[in-house]
Amino acid sequence: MLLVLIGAPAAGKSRIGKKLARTLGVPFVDTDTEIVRQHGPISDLFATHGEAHFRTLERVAVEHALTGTGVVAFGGGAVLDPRTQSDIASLPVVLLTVDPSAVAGRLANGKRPLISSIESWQALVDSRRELYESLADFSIDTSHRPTEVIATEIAQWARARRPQKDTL
Ligand SMILES: Nc1ncnc2c1ncn2[C@@H]1O[C@H](COP(=O)(O)OP(=O)(O)OP(=O)(O)O)[C@@H](O)[C@H]1O
Ligand SMILES: O=C(O)C1=C[C@@H](O)[C@@H](O)[C@H](O)C1
Ligand SMILES: [Mg+2]
Repeated sequence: MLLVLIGAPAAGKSRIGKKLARTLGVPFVDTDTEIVRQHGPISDLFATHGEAHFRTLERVAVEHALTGTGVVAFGGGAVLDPRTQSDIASLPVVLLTVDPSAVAGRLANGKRPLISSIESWQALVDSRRELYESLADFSIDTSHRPTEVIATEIAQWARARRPQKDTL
């Protein structure tokens, strides 16, 4: 099985993805984590080599993750690459959303080079909303509910659709 989590920075892809994989009893891969493991902190990559270089590394991480099985959490901008859009077209794709009111407290760690304020987060999300929605088979809001409940609901959706596609 292969299921992909997409969505805005701080929507909860990494945290909920880990729980979802545990619930389904499958492996979990986070493309940001893989990039950091191989190349160092994302903020350093942006500062030293620029965003285009980061996107090249991200595309490699995405391609590799999609050769495996389980739950794959993408970085927030991974779906900007048309090759990635095409790669996930036939896979179950879950969009995590979050309200601006809930995201403020989640942006605290300062590790997101494209996000300097809630306004920059909002602008980035607005510019991507249509793309995120066009790629998703299922969408779930993470703003005000425990991650366990959200992971359980995604797992139920994934199990229910299993007969329709060969993955999951
Ligand atoms: N449902 C939730 N309720 C409360 N806090 C949450 C929830 N989901 C995620 N968080 C918190 O929000 C922060 C961001 O979550 P996470 O890192 O999983 O987001 P992300 O979508 O992976 O972001 P990025 O695109 O930057 O990797 C974390 O501190 C996480 O613990
Ligand atoms: O939304 C984005 O473009 C990003 C989100 C993060 O997950 C990281 O992949 C990086 O900070 C870029
Ligand atoms: Mg993440």
